[in-house]
Amino acid sequence: MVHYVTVATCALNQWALDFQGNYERIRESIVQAKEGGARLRIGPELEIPGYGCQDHFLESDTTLHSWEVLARLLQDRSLDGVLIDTGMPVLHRNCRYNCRVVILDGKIVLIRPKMHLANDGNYRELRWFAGWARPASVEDFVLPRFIADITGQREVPFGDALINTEDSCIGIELCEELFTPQSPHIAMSLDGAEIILNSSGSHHELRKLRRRIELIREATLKCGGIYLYANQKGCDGDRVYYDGSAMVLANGEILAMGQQFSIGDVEVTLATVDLGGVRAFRAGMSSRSMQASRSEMSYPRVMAAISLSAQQAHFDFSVHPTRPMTASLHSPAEEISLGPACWLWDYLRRSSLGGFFLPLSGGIDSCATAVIVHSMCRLVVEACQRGDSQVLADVRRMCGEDSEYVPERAQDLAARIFCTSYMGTANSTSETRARARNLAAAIGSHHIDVDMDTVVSAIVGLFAFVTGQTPRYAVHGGTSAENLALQNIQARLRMLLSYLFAALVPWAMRGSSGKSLLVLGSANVDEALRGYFTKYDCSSADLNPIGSISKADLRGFIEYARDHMQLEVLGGFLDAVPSAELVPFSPGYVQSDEDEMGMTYNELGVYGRLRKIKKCGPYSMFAQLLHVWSQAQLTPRQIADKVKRFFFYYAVNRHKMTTLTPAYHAEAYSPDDNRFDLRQFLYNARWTWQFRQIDDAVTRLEKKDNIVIEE
Ligand SMILES: Nc1ncnc2c1ncn2[C@@H]1O[C@H](COP(=O)(O)OP(=O)(O)OC[C@H]2O[C@@H]([n+]3cccc(C(=O)O)c3)[C@H](O)[C@@H]2O)[C@@H](O)[C@H]1O
Ligand SMILES: Nc1ncnc2c1ncn2[C@@H]1O[C@H](COP(=O)(O)OP(=O)(O)OP(=O)(O)O)[C@@H](O)[C@H]1O
Ligand SMILES: NC(=O)CC[C@H](N)C(=O)O
Repeated sequence: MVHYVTVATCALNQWALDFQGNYERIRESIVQAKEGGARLRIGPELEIPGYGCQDHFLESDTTLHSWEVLARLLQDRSLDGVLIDTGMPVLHRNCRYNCRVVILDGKIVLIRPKMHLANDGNYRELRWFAGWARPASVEDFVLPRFIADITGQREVPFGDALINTEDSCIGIELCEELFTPQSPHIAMSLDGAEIILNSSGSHHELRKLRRRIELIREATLKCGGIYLYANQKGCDGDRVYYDGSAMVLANGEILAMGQQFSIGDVEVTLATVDLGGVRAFRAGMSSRSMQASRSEMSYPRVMAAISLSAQQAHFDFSVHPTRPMTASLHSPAEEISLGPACWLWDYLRRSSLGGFFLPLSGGIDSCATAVIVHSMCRLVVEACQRGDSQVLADVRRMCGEDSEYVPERAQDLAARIFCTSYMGTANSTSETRARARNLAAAIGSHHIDVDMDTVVSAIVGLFAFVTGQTPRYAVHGGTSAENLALQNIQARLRMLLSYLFAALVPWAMRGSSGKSLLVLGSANVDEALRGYFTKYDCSSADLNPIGSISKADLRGFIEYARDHMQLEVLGGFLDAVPSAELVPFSPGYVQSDEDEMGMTYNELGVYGRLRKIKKCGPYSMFAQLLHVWSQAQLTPRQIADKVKRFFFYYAVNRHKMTTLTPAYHAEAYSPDDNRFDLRQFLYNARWTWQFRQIDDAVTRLEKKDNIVIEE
């Protein structure tokens, strides 16, 4: 017997602590859900204060204001007729919990605290919340008086319960609970929950969406049932980007899926699902029925006086079930073009500044950053052309334009909000200068081509005047200290000039209406790991969209952009040898990144993954690479030398991570010191003990002793 129910799941662009904006987006999503015929609406995890409040969760204000927003939702009679699942922190018996609050027609049905908290990578939930440790049990929660006055309830159930509606049964699991081995949906579905709600605060990482889909598909294939996944979207004030992708699955099939990357504020994904299909699927699986009948987990049930399906005496042919679909997932190159672009847009509009300034070198890194800004302009123009009122309002405010202005092309918008600058010295080449100019012309940025030798000579001249010593480059007979200092002053002065230009170019062009720009930096993840950049140059921009993306992935992205964004000019960047162009030209010597680093970008990618993802120190990295690289005809000694060289440079340069430009988090091997990769920044770079173990192993391998290396 078919039994159709329309459900809504949301991706909302919440902003930590923006209670007013968050409330408006939540309300708008409920209105849209209702208009779409849904009687059940779920929103993202902690959607009332925003997921990323971090230590603000420790402040009682955050909980208080969350109750105040909930009060508004409870008082709003226009929201009646929808079972609303929203999220906020709740203090119960002096413990703070990360909760779902389920409300219906101005009353609270259930408060469900999160049980299994997310606490690795960027997540720190245990710092702010307790995990609810009583599965399948509820307690009375005494409501704050101003809420009790609105709902007429004094106490409401708090804990792990199922919700009975008039026609179905709903279970709730929160984000990380799906990722755990004993996910609550298993026991809940065995106990009869037909619809599982999952509200998430899950940020983007390249290729991560596949994992979410696999987990939900697996869950509903094994257990049967309907699964609603909601997620936050956008930049809520930090380095991560929440990548939406709200979805509805039933019995292992995807029925509906929202966008992973988009710049709108409110996205509601609707699906009409068949409860009858769930019952048939489950009852047809004998092994599941046997497990269900023996299941010892019996959940308390709370009643929500609503029928999710229309109460029809007869079958209604006008209701159409949502057909299964195939998810079309972005390639990593597309993810790079879209995720950081959306993040930059949110950050820019929320910062109230006028655009971006980028030092554009003609090399691949700053090129990738420029193309990401171009991608952002394309997304913004598309949204404007679609008539997205929020995006139009943001664009007009940012550009100082009137209410008629609608950008026609990405290049038109870039001309107003994106300034690039080639800052040449005597060491620059005409090739890089031309590449920068051509790229700027293709993407439409306002481009400034300057030479800054006078500034460099002024500073070096001052040093010579004070000390009586004039430093020389190595090719002119200088020491390596002189050589480095002369390079670093060029790099640092670029950053200094960038801040000056970012502050004043808009003023010079448009007078008092010109708002200053945010400075973009472009060090990639491999350079950061190796420390191959100048402290307080690339480390010190306002934002870095490519800071956790590897050189190899950036090249893939540039190839993709060349082919899909009609940017033929990018071919020249792919062919060029990466070079810093900080030393004078000398016959027979070309300054090349990989030569100077003593390792290739590909090798750095390998080290980065082993260090962070596989949790390898020097010894276990050596042991793992023995298996991999011996097939590439490298001897144990060569492998040992490579590993030791990497760990030496990593160690001496780790201090640079403390000042790293805040970067978009894209990869699980990011070395970002501030949030993701917590390590000391003063190391003994000799690694005496560790390297000795490696050397001993090499000696034994060379003697062909039958040794066992503990990995
Ligand atoms: N343990 C420690 N704890 C805290 N701070 C420490 C420190 N050791 C040095 N420092 C500080 O760090 C400074 C050294 O770092 P830094 O000034 O970056 O200088 P440094 O790392 O010596 O040189 C910059 C590196 O970046 C390379 N590079 C390549 C390509 C492009 C660019 C570019 O910029 O475009 C740069 C360049 O070839 C060189 O290898 C020291 O002078 C000292 O102030
Ligand atoms: N001539 C230049 N003009 C403007 N900015 C520059 C110039 N040279 C370097 N920069 C800035 O300094 C950053 C670091 O330089 P670096 O040489 O490491 O990177 P890149 O030139 O972008 O790429 P690649 O590493 O492929 O050469 C650049 O990304 C760019 O933002
Ligand atoms: N907020 C959460 O619980 C998120 C944790 C989960 N592992 C994710 O990355 O999606």
